[in-house]
Amino acid sequence: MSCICCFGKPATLPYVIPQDLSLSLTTTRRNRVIRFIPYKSLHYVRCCSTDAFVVVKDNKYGNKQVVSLTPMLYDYVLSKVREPEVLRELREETATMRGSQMQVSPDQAQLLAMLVQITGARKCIEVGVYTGYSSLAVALALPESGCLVACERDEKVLEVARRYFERAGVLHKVQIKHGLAIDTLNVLLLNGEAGSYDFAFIDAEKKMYMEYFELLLKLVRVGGVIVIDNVLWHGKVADPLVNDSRTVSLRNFNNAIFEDERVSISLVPIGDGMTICRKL
Ligand SMILES: C[S@@+](CC[C@H](N)C(=O)[O-])C[C@H]1O[C@@H](n2cnc3c(N)ncnc32)[C@H](O)[C@@H]1O
Repeated sequence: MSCICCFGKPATLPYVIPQDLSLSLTTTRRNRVIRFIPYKSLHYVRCCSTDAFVVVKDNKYGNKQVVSLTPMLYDYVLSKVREPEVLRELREETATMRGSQMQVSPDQAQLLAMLVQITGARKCIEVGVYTGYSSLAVALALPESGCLVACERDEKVLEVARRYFERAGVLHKVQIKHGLAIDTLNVLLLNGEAGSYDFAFIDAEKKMYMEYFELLLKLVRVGGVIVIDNVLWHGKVADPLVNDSRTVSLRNFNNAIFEDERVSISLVPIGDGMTICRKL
């Protein structure tokens, strides 16, 4: 069975273990450091042979079961992803490149494609293309007449993306915009394209998320969807002891979106965390 490390972004979130159990559990798990965060209202049990911790009783929110993804369970999830051949080839080529951990995971790409299909999207925008894995997943899901505006500042990675758009037969659906994403989004607005997009995906500079979001909210129609990646930021957003600038930016962004009455929201713990927003 293949290892999760082969699939890019981290699959597991930090384990949360009650303080009174921490001593007996600190030495578990093969060569991996587990950070224990005291959280007294939660009670956990270990799931038979799977290593997944399951919340069995939660004084604050009521009884429920929430499974943490383990490598074994994530392998299982990936075994149920229908990844098109051309996406698999792109993922494998990108795996040898610098920054390959930035690529969305196959299960995330499948969710993006599903959202494009559910919303019947025809006009999409992606902010942060890299070698094109998520863009290609979106372009493949679009109808023949559909269009994806793909914003990326790095010309070198765009060469790979363009090659795969061509190989997949979707290059005619993709408008590649080389440059700073903010500039591209402002030009689209100046061109009178406000309210004309159905779907947007944000996956570029984390400190700029609020600016991207504000511009995309203007570009997307009512009922349109904006998806934002990395909202859990390797679990750091939940840890009050972590206060580096990117973590703080993402935490502030998450707080702002939570309060934002212009959108309905759902934070999905897939990959590094994705928030799905629907413009009201
Ligand atoms: C996380 S990666 C995108 C990964 C991509 N969604 C995928 O699944 O392969 C972020 C990308 O955003 C690009 N980027 C960062 N800041 C940018 C900006 N201000 N304007 C345009 N692109 C930017 C980076 O060059 C990088 O390729």
